[in-house]
Amino acid sequence: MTSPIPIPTLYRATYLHTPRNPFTHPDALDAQPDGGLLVQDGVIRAAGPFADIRAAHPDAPITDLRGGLLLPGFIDTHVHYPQVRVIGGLGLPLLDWLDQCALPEEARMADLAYARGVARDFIGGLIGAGTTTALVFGSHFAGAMDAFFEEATRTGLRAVTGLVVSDRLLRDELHTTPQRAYDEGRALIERWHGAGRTLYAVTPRFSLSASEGILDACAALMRDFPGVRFTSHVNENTREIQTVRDLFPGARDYLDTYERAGLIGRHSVLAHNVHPTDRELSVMAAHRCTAAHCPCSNSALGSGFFPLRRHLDAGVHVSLGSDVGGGTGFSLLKEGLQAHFMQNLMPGGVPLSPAHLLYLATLAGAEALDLPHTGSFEPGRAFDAVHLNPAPGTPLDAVFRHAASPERALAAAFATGTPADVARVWIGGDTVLGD
Ligand SMILES: O=c1[nH]c(=O)c2nc[nH]c2[nH]1
Ligand SMILES: [Zn+2]
Repeated sequence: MTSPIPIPTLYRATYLHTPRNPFTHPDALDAQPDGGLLVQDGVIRAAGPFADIRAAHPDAPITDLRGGLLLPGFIDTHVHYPQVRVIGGLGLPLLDWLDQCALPEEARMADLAYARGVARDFIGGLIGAGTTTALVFGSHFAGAMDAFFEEATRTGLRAVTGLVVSDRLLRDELHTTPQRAYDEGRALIERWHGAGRTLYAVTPRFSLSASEGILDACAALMRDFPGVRFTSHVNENTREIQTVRDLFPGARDYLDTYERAGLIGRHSVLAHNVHPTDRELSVMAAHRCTAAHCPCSNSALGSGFFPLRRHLDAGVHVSLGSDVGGGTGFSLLKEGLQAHFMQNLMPGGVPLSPAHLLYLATLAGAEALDLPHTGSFEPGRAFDAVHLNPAPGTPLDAVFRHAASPERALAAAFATGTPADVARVWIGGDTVLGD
C-alpha cells in the first residue's frame, strides 16, 4: 500500500530570510512584504510573492499569518542546558561565576529527577524564544544527557549536544576519567546521534578543566564516529587564558591545546574567542571551524569585546549563541541587539545591519553545524520558522503596523522583540509552540 501524498499548506506572511551571507553578499536579505511559502511534508517546496505561489498552487489551503513577521527559526550555537535555573548571576568574572553560580547547580544534575525538570525548563525556554535548532552544552552526567535527548525528542527540537567532560579543577563530582569519558560518550552516540532530530557533540568543558588524556579520549570519539560535532570554549577571559597557558606549557596558544589533540575541523564550534591571536584566527579559518559569539554573556561576565572585524578579515566563520546561563536569556533577538551595540561601541567595530543580525541568528548557525536543510526559507529546506506577532497595544505592534518596509520591522524586532512576541514556532513543519 502506498501512503497518501501529504496535503501542502500555503503560509501567507510578511517574511524575511537571508539565503546568502550578508558579510560577503550585499543583497543577501530576501524580504517579502506579502510572501507565500508552500510547505509539504515539513519541507518548503516553493517560496516567493504570495500571488505567484498562489497562482501555481490554487488549491492549497492557506494559513494566514499577516500582521506579524515570519522568520526562519533561530539557531543558537552555544547554550548550557544545566544553567537555565541560574540565569542572572550578575557581577562576577568567568572563573568566580563558575565557582559560585554555575558549578554548584551543575552538580545537582546527578539527580535524574532534577535533571528531567531542568531539561523541560531549558527546552521550553529555547522554543519559547523562537529557537528551533541549538548546539547545546550538556551536563557532566550521562543520565542527565539521556533525559535531555528524551525531552528534545518529545518536543521535536533540533539539538546537537553531548556529555560534558572534565578531569580537573572543577569539583570532584564533575570529574571523570578518559576511559569513562570515552565509554559514556560512545554509548550516548550509539543511542542518540542521528536519531530523529538529534546529533551528538563531543564536549570537553574547556582546556582549563581537561587533561591531555581527556582531550585524547574526545579525539578518539571523533575518529571512531565521523559526523559527530565538536564544541568547547576558547579565549573567553584573560585569567582563564593565562591559566591554560600555565597548564599547557608546550602549546602555542589556547587553540593549540585542542588542535594538537586533533579536535579542530569543519565540525568544531568554539564559544567566545574574545581574545584570539592572529595565529589562532588563521588556523580556525583554515579548518573552517566556527566562533560562536555570545555578546550578552561577554557583557554580563565582563569578558570583553568580540573582535568581529578580525574574525571576518581572517575568514573565520561566526555564529551566535545565548550562552545561558552566563548569558541573560534565550532570545537571539536580544543577542543580535547586544552584538549590534558592542560593535557600535568598540573601536573598529563592524556596523551590523538587520540583515547581518538575521543571518547571525539563523543561516550562520546552520552553516556552523553543517545542517544545510535549515537556516533559511529556500525551497528544499525544512520549514523551521518563528512567527513574531506582538500583542496589540505594544510598542513593537505599533512599529510593525507603521513600518516603512519589512527591513525596518525586522530592525524593530531585534531592538525590542522578546519571547513574549513569539506567537508560533514550527520545526520540520510541526507546530511546537502556539496554534
Ligand atoms: O561562559 C562560560 N560558561 C561556562 O559554563 C563555561 N565553562 C567553561 N568556560 C565557560 N564559559
Ligand atoms: Zn559557555
